[in-house]
Amino acid sequence: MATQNLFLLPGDGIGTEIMAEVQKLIDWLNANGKTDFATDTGLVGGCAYDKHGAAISEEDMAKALKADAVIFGAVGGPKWDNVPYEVRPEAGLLRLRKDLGLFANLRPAICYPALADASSLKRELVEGLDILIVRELTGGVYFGEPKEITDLGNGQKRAVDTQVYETYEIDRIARVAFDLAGTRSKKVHMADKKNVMKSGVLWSEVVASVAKDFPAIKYEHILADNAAMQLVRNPKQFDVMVTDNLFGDILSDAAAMLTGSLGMLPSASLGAPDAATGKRKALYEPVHGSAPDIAGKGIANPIAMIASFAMALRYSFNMIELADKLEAAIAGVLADGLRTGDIAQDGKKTVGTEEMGAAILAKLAA
Ligand SMILES: NC(=O)c1ccc[n+]([C@@H]2O[C@H](COP(=O)([O-])OP(=O)(O)OC[C@H]3O[C@@H](n4cnc5c(N)ncnc54)[C@H](O)[C@@H]3O)[C@@H](O)[C@H]2O)c1
Ligand SMILES: CC(C)[C@H](C(=O)O)[C@@H](O)C(=O)O
Ligand SMILES: [Mg+2]
Repeated sequence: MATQNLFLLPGDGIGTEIMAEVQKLIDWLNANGKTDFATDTGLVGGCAYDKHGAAISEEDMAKALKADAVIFGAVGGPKWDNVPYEVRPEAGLLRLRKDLGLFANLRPAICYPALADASSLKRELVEGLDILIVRELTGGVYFGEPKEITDLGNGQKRAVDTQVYETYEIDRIARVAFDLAGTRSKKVHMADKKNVMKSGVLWSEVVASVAKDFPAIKYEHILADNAAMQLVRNPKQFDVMVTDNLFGDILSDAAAMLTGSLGMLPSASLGAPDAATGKRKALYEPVHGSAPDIAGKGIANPIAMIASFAMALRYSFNMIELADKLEAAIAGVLADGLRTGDIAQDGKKTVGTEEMGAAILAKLAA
């Protein structure tokens, strides 16, 4: 078995607590001959700023670029609210996405059967829910220039963020969505605001043209505000939803609550396959943040992090059987009634991060 290099970036807040559970899984998989992962750990976010004055050091960026996959926890927190914008914790994550070329962000929102009653919606609306949000991750208003605040000198300031998309960026993310829809229930929605945004007009044109190359897939355009409403009204009408960087960020947090908690949603951020080797750069992270309100208490739900690691097994290492088993282990502990506080139903006993991680590992090992 060839050694695969994982670069772990736990980050801040609950990032370190949930990454510890992934580290235990990696140690067990290696010790039992299931994988041969070599791991290295770096700093990103506020902890990197405290040590290096930057949201990620050049040395750790180089390690991320070289790794077979990056496993990322979460960054940010009130401690760094007043650091300069360029070196705020989130800048480390954005730089990783941009410099690794991770344009395709897959955010599956799956409602595990045992959690249908933990959802923000009624059981019948979410039972069996399986939506895949495909978020464009390296373009749009996150990166467009100019991006600035100027002093107008009359006690007023002017802030500008710029939404920029070029045809190739929309085309390639749309193809990822249609390809994935081909392996699922063959339906793609694309959400934009073509009624007010020029970039939306281009998204509509390009995605409709890509759709013609996939005649077996049903394609529908939807305005992003309506998509948000439909997600909480009748989520099961969606299968794959492709959208831009900002709408994808917002719609995926909304989708998370359909599954029970933000602590349930994993993600994979993928680059284009290398022309020579076919390998993609990749980073795997939960959709949630550093959860400062519960950090340090040992009560964070590690499932989004562990399920992100399962996505790494699936997408970076083609270990499909192991990924399936790990996801089944998550479903299994939930079916057994184990709950962290965020997914607890009335009156049920809750467990902490370590206990949940250990139970998932025990199920995997059984
Ligand atoms: N990928 C990332 O690193 C990432 C993502 C989102 C937000 N952030 C950053 O995190 C910081 C806090 O942001 P926020 O509070 O808006 O969002 P958040 O996702 O950290 O937390 C939102 C709410 O969800 C809860 N929550 C989140 N993850 C949970 C888990 N695993 N288990 C149990 N409960 C969980 C939190 O306790 C909180 O009440 C900010 O600095 C933000 O920029 C980072
Ligand atoms: C932390 C922040 C930069 C990030 C984003 O906005 O993309 C987060 O909210 C996410 O969903 O990954
Ligand atoms: Mg977000």
